[in-house]
Amino acid sequence: MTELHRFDLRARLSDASLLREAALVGSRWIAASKSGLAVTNPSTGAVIGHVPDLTPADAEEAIAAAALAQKAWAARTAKDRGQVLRRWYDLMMAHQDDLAAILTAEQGKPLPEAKGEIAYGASFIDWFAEEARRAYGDIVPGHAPDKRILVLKQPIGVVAAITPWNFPNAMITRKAGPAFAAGCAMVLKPASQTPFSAIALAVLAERAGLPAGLFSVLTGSARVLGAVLTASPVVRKLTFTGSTEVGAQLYAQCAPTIKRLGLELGGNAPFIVFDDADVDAAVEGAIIAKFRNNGQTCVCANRIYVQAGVYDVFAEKLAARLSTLQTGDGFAPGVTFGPLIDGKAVQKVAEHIADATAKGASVRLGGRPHALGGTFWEPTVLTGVTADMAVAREETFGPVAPLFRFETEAEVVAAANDTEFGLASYLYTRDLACSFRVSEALEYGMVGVNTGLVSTAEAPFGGVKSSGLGREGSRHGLDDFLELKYLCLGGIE
Ligand SMILES: NC(=O)C1=CN([C@@H]2O[C@H](COP(=O)(O)OP(=O)(O)OC[C@H]3O[C@@H](n4cnc5c(N)ncnc54)[C@H](OP(=O)(O)O)[C@@H]3O)[C@@H](O)[C@H]2O)C=CC1
Ligand SMILES: O=C(O)CCCC(=O)O
Repeated sequence: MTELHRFDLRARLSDASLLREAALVGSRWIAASKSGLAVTNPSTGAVIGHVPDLTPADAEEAIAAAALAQKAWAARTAKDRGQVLRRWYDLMMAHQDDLAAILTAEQGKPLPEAKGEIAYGASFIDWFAEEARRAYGDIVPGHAPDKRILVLKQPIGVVAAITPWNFPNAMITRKAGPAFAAGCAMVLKPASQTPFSAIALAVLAERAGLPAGLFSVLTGSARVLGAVLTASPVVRKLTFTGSTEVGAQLYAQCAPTIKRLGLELGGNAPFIVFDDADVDAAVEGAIIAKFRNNGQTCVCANRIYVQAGVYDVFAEKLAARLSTLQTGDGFAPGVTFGPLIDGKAVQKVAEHIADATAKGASVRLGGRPHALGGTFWEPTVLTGVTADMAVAREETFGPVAPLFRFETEAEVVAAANDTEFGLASYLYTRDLACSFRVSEALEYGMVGVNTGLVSTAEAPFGGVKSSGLGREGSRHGLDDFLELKYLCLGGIE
């Protein structure tokens, strides 16, 4: 790659030191060599910079440093830990524009959406800075006259985190916030496509006063580093966000050392629009639920079920509204949809559309690569979609809205639940009884009723079935990084 194909991100930053071509191993920054791993801008293919290709020995060093730092960190008061987190949050917000520019450069999402992700990501640090002080235990009436039962909550210890490219900031903070609040240490392996957002977070964590060794950011082969993190008996928990396939593999790798697991995996979210819904609100909700991050989120609506009475009007309004929104480079003003992350993602989108149309679906909007070329794809609406098509079973992870027609509540609930996944689901109706009945019947960890966005630091994010284990965010998110210890006190006469 010549200098002509380099993307000068530093020139866009107010604080260029946030773009660091190095990984953090314990307290040691390891700079990328010339043979380091290149990170590219998905909008242009241009190289942004390089990160080091670390070895298993580096990963072992990070784990050892984490174990050492964790003990002292856990011994500090929760208030003290919360204050460090609060300083980290303040720094993230003070550098929101720079963090967003780094994120857009390596991930592709439009700059305003990237700024939104930084605020969303920072909100987990803010939330858990406060929750640190609320890791309450219990005093339980004893089971014998001379006995008392105390239940303490203590940090799990060293945690390994593996995170994806679709939310390069927020998927880290949603794990690091509760881990550090609880008194744990974290060794992070971010996605290879988006390491600079993770590294910038580590730079700010140092400035906030997070102790040396408590937070490492490893770059390099996921397979090699992942093997060390999962095999280590010192690592007591693995928290992962990514594909179900890799999640299942990591689950198996963690079995010999019996680790706690937090898994945020794939989804196949149903988005149900009943005849009595506010159709305009449902269209706006669908645009958020389906097209946020250009369709590349695990909570993205994957199957849009519309009742027969409003099917045609919904399809028409959705296509009309989408055709007013612009696709392009995330740094260009006025852009709503960026590129897809890579060629593999484009191939999956193309295959899903080809499969659906071969089986009888019609393209109402888009359906082809965008004229900009590269990995840009036109926002697509498919009508006449049926259960035998690949879009009904697999997560598309792209800007394709397949519209299924349904007649009855029972039929749509059965169709919505007919999947191995169970992460997010959505429904639009004005009928309160229907909204309760359907919410209760949906086999999902999250239900959005008359809203297309359920994610927030205050709520427990997570899924059932093949969508994963555990919850992130909310007070429950802190518990996922704590162990219960029961003390039986005898001789109390
Ligand atoms: N639930 C979600 O939020 C996400 C779901 N997905 C789904 O997964 C599909 C594939 O996306 P992809 O990025 O490949 O997702 P992956 O699950 O492959 O990647 C997620 C993270 O896991 C790491 N990883 C990959 N393989 C291993 C391994 N053997 N051991 C340890 N870590 C590993 C990756 O590292 P590296 O980047 O270095 O390979 C990355 O950090 C998407 O199309 C989408 O359907 C993808 C991302 C997020
Ligand atoms: O796609 C993901 O991995 C997480 C979804 C982002 C969110 O809504 O928190």
